[in-house]
Amino acid sequence: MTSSNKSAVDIAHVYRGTFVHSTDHTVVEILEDRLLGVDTEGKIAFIGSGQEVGSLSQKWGFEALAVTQLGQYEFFMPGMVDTHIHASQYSYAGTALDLPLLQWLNTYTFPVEACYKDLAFARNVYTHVVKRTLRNGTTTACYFATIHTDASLLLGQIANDFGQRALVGKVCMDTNNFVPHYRETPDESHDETNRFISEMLKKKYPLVMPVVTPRFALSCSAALLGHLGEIAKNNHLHIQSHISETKEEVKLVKELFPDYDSYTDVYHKHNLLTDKTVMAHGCHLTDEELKLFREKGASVAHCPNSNISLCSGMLDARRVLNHKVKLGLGTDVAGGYSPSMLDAVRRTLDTSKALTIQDPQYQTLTFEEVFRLATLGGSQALSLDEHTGNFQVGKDFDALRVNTAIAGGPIDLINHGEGPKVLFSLLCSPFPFLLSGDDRNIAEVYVAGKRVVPFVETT
Ligand SMILES: Nc1nc2[nH]cnc2c(=O)[nH]1
Ligand SMILES: [Zn+2]
Repeated sequence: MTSSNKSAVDIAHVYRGTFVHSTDHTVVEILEDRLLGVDTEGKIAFIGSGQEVGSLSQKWGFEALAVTQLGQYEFFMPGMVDTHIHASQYSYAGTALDLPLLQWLNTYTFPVEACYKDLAFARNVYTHVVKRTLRNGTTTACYFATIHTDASLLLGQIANDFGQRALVGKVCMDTNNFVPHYRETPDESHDETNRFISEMLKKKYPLVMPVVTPRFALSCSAALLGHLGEIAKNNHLHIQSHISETKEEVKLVKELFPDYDSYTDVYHKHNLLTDKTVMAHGCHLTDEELKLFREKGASVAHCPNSNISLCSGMLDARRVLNHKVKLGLGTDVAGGYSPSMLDAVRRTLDTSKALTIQDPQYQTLTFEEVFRLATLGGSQALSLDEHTGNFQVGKDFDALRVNTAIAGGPIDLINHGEGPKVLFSLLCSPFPFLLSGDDRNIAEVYVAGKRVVPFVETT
């Protein structure tokens, strides 16, 4: 930024205004009139008071005049983390939610996923899903692709090209009696997973990583689960799958794997339950299973839109938190009809309130807790919290510049005059955005310090 830099690191950008984030100790911290500096590597170099702009500019070697000043109704919040989304199902999001899970998979999902053999089709859908999620504030996404290695690699390339932080999984499944052309043999699945991982790692993408992805126990033989556990262990990789989404699924897993203590034990005995594992749903997990999650450091992706849309169940998020199991939020497109994490926030609150209606003693999740789940909680669930999740010095600057009062947007900021002052101060907080806002309020999105929204149009 200037040649008179006095610190060891070079500062690329400095922002002044309100920053809202969660920490390990505070569910939501609203930091007013702060100055945040981002270095040339995209990391947060410092956070100080806006009043100290003079001394900070000398210490860090930036021009005070080059500071980007946020407007009165603007704030930065951490980018949101979608811990579970099927990129391949984006093509039919918002349709076909009239069947329970297993019939839904056989009738709609597997036939659609089979289309990703066609790379042109894959490129089109994957470009749309990466752009749509980024525009809606998802700076980190944990994606399921399909069984097709080349199309899954393409998803990684597209996420990298648009600057999204992503875990990308080539789906593994060797059992499928309904759509037999959409499955692999255990050897194919093993070999193609190895090819997927080595090709992806060869690319050296800074923000995109492979994740070992057994679809779920009903789609995988014990032999395949064993292969995948081995691959994840040998390469220290992330793992994602589904667990205990519906009661019918739990019952079938019990029948298929009678020698295991539980559904969780099936994954555990195949080395698939680690501190880099994220399991979607978990609506019907027992306390014993949650204890095993906690012991292994595995996490749950709460996907409330999908759970309600497919009538799968209602996750008791409070119980998961009480077990000290890491918890993030997921859209689970297309079981969930919305690709927006703002929707996941709202459906999480709705589910918690529905549980409260059933039991008035229930400890409803607060706004603040759900904000944390969508940001820091998600980064912890994906074991990426060293890099992202909040505005801690040393982490990457993954952020949304939110303008609550954007012209033509969905929120009207109305002063109540003599009405309760607290209401107006709440209107200027992140909460109207979380509940009533949409992508029009997200003026800019940053991942690792780079502005990725608005998109740079290339013609
Ligand atoms: N919601 C959902 N659950 C699954 N369980 C196994 N596969 C899937 C899937 O694609 N979506
Ligand atoms: Zn899913």
